[in-house]
Amino acid sequence: MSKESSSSRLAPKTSQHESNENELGTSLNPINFPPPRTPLNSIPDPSQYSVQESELIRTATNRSASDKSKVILESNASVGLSHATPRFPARHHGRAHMEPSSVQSTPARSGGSRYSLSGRGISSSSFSRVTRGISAMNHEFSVEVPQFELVDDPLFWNYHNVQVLIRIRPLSTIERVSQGYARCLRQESSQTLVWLGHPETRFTFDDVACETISQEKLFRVAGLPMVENCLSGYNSCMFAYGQTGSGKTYTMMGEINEVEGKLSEDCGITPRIFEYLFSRIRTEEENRREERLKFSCKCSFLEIYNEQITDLLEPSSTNLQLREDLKKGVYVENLTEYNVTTVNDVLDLLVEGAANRKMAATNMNSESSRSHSVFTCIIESQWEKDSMTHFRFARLNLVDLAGSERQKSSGAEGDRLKEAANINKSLSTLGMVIMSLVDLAHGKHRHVPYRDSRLTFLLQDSLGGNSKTTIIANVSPSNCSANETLSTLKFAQRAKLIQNDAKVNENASGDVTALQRQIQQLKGQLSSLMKHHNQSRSPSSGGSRFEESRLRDNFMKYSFSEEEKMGDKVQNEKVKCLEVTLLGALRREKMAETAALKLEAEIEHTNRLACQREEDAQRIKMMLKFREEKIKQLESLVNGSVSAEKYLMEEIKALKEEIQLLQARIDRNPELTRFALENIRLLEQLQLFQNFYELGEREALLAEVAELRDQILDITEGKGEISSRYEKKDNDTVKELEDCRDLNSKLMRYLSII
Ligand SMILES: Nc1ncnc2c1ncn2[C@@H]1O[C@H](COP(=O)(O)OP(=O)(O)OP(=O)(O)O)[C@@H](O)[C@H]1O
Repeated sequence: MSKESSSSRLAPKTSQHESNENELGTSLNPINFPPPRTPLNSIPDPSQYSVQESELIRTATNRSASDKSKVILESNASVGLSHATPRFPARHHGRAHMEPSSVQSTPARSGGSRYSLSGRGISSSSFSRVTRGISAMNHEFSVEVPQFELVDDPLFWNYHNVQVLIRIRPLSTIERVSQGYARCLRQESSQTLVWLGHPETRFTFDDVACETISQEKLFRVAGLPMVENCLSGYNSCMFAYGQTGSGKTYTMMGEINEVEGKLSEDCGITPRIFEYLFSRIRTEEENRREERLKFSCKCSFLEIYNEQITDLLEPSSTNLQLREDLKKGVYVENLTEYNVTTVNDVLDLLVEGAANRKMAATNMNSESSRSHSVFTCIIESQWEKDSMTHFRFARLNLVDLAGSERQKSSGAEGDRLKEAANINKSLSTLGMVIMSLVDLAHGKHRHVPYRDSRLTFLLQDSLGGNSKTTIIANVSPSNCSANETLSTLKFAQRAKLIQNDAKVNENASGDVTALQRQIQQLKGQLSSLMKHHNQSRSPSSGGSRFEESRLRDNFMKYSFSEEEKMGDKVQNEKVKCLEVTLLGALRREKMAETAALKLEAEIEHTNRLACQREEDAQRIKMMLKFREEKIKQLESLVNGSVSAEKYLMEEIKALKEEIQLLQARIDRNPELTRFALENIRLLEQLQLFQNFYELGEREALLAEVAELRDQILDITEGKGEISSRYEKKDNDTVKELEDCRDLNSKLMRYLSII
C-alpha cells in the first residue's frame, strides 16, 4: 500500500504538534524557537510551496556560503513532505524517482500497510510515487551543517553490552516550510550534541550520526558488530526509538531494493545485517570445514499492536500468547518460523511481513505508526571438536517501535481510545523498565515491571538481561520537533545507563553421548599408553628397567671390588653428585606414573558425572511436565471448569512433587560447567602424559640414565686404577671404602624401588 499524502490529510498535524508537548513542553515553546511556527493545518497545499520554499532556502543559502569546514547538506537530502518511509518498495525495481513533495493518504487500519510494495500487488507507478522521503527538488538549495565521521570501534562490544546511538535525520520539506532551517540541535562531535532550547543541554552518547550519514556507514557502526556478536553466541537486539516521522523505519528497513543482486544504497540496517550475516556464515563454514561447522537460521516477524500480538507472516494468527519456558525463555506460542539460508529468503519475509503490518490513522498523525514490530532471527551453529559436539546459538531481535510522541486521546474514541492507551502502555512500560534498570544500576532495589506490557515481557532479555543491545534514537533536528527531540534524547540518555549481562550461549558439554564417547576414547588412549609403558619397562624391551638392572650390576661389581681399591675423595664426591642426578631422574619417572593413575581416577569421576547429568536431565523433563500440567490447570481454572479449591489441592500436590525434584537437583547437581572443566583438565593431563612418551621426555630420561651409567663405569674403572696404586691400606682408605659401601647400599635401595 502506498503512502501517498494528500493535503487534506495534513490538517490533523496541528493536533499532533499540540499534543507533542512532553513534560518540558510548556517551558520550551515558543520563546526559545523563534519564529513562531505556522500551524501545520495552515500550510498550503504542497503544489503552492515552490515560491515560499525557494525563498526560505535562498535565505539559508546566502547565510552560509563561506565556511568550508562545513558540509553542504540538503542539496538532495531533505526529507520529503511525507513522514513516511517508503518502507518496502519493490525488491526488483531500481531505485525509484523521488517526488518533490508528496501528499499523504492514510490507508484504513485493517487493510493498510506501512510499507509500499510493488511487485506485490502495487503497480510500479504507485511505487515510484511513494519512493520518496528525500525530496529531489532541492538541488539548488543548501544549508551548512557540520558533519562528523563516525568511528568504527571494533573493541566497543568487548567492554560494553549496551550501545546508544542518536541518528539525526535531515530536515523534511514540511519542517523547512514551517520553521525554515532553524534547528533545535547543534552537533559538536561524533559523540556530543547540544539541544538548543532553554536551558541549552549537552548530551553525550556512544555515537551521534549526523544528518548526512549514509545507510551503509550506519550499518558499519551499528549493524556489522551486531552480526559478529551473534556469531560469537551473544543474543543481540536493536531498537529504533523516536517520534513518528523521525526515521525509525528508514533506519531499520529503508528502501528494500535489490538491483543486480546488490542491495540499494537506501537499504536500511536489517537487510544489510542479513546480507553480511550470510556472507560471514559462508566464510566460516568454508574455513572450518574439518570441524563440520554448520549454521542454521530461522526467522519470525511479529507485531504488537494494541497489546495484541499478530504473526506478520501468518496474519490470520492474531492475539498470540506469550509463554515462558525454562529452556527457551519467553516465546510467542504458535508464531511461525521460517528457515532461511540466503539474504533473499529474509528479504521475502521482510516484504511479506511489512505488507501485513497494521497501521492506524488517528487524528494525531495521518501516517503514524501505532504498532511495534519485532523481526527475530535465531542463529544456531554446531561443530565438532575434540570429539565433542559444540552448540552455539544467538537470538537477534530487530525492533521498530511505535512513535514515541505522547499520544493524547483528544479526538480518539472507542477502539482508537483503547488503542492509544495500549500503545502508551507498551511504550510507557518500556520507559518504566528502563527507569527501574537505571535505579538497579545505581544499586537501588527495584522491581522491574517487565510483565506489565507485551513488548517488555517479550524483550526482557534485551533490557537488562542476557543480550548486547543497541538503541538507535532517531530525532528530527527541526525546531518543530524540539520538545519531542529533547524527550527522545533524555530517553536515550537513561537507556545508556542500563547494564546488561550478555553471555555466550554455548554448550560444549551438552551432548551426554558425545561426552561418553569422549570418555571411552580417553580410556582407550590411556590403556594403550599404559600398555606401552609396561612393555617398555619389561627387560626384553631394553627400556629403563633393563638399564637400571645393568646399572645395579655395575654398582654391585663396584662395591665388591672396591673394598681394597677405593680411596679417592674427589671421585667419591663426584659419585655423590651423580647419585643425586640419577635419583632426580628416577623420581620424575615415578611422578609420571602417579599422574597416569590420577588420570584413570579422573576418568572414573567424569563417568560418574555423566551419569548424574543424565539423571538431572530426567528431573528437568519431569519439572517441565509439571509446568505444562500447571498451565493446563490454570487454563481450566480460568475457564471455570475446575473449582478454585480443587485447583489449589492439585497445585499443592504438584508443588510438593516439584519441591522433591528440586531438592534432588540441589543434592545431586552435576554442574554442567564443572563437567566441561573436568573434561578439559582430563584432556590436558592426557596430553602431558602423551608428551611424556611421544615427545621424547622418556627417551631423554633414558639417555640421562645411560649417561650416568657410563660415567659411573668410568669412575669405577678409574678408581680401580687408582686403588691399585695404593698398596698400603691406611685407616683413611678403609673409612672411605666404608662410605662407598654405604653409598652403594643406598643406591641399591633406591633402585630396588623401581
Ligand atoms: N536519514 C534520513 N535520510 C533521508 N530521509 C529520511 C531519513 N530518515 C527518515 N527519512 C524520511 O523521513 C520520512 C519519515 O521516516 P520514517 O517513516 O522512517 O519515520 P518513522 O519514525 O518510522 O515514522 P513512524 O513512527 O510513522 O513509523 C520518510 O519519508 C523517510 O524516508
